[in-house]
Amino acid sequence: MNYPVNEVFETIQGEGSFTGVPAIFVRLQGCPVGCAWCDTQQTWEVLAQNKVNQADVIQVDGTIGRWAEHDASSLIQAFQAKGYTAKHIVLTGGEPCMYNVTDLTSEFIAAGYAVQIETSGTFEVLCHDKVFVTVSPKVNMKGGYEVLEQALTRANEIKHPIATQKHIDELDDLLANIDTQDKVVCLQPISQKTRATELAMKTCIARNWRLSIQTHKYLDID
Ligand SMILES: C[S@@+](CC[C@H](N)C(=O)[O-])C[C@H]1O[C@@H](n2cnc3c(N)ncnc32)[C@H](O)[C@@H]1O
Ligand SMILES: Nc1nc2[nH]cc(C(=O)O)c2c(=O)[nH]1
Ligand code: SF4
Ligand SMILES: [Mg+2]
Repeated sequence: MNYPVNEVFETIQGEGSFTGVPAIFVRLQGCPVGCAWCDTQQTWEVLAQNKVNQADVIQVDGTIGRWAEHDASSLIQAFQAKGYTAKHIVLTGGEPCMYNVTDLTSEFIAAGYAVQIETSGTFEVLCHDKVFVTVSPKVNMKGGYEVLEQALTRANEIKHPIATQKHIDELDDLLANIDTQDKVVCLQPISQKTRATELAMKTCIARNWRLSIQTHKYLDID
């Protein structure tokens, strides 16, 4: 199956439980959710006029909304051609779960990679059972509560973006019906804001949750 890919690059995972792990990022094009503070607004629209060749999205800056069709084998070939050594693939976007990524994730796993998905919980998560799923819930956004509940139940990690106490209250409401015993719960300050970071730290200590900061932004790497 083909998927629209905005960019592929090798870096260090900057967020969540795998912070510090060398990773190959595959960023899919397309997201209908529309978070005001989104880091990757260039991925929202899949426009026919922005379609490019497969090579044009490999290890190039994807900060414009161009995309190319790739499947698992063309991606794995590209990783090998570029000499990537990371064994951890992060499938992000855009919103990767707009697409059924069972094919893609199964082939990556069959090729020996560990796979993580970054998703907003606004679409049902359809992927291989061994994928580590990070849900960064987008409350009151597209998808509705039933879909979000499926995504949160599947999640290995719940990484909530926060700026104010209201966002923490929303997370409390979401977690009321979810068994989080085997899940990592973390708070991620939005856009490195000082007040958000202080609130996240204070709340993580009080609740024994984890802090996720976007370390790649502090390091100024991709
Ligand atoms: C760009 S999103 C793509 C994957 C998916 N659409 C999602 O929202 O999870 C990847 C991660 O970045 C987070 N994120 C996006 N913009 C951010 C910002 N300005 N500050 C902090 N986190 C942000 C999202 O919440 C998510 O955890
Ligand atoms: N280094 C690095 N870590 C990340 N973790 C999640 C990212 C994302 O955009 O989904 C991201 C990203 O863009 N870069
Ligand atoms: S769901 Fe993810 S990609 Fe989509 S707008 Fe929100 S943060 Fe950006
Ligand atoms: Mg980035």
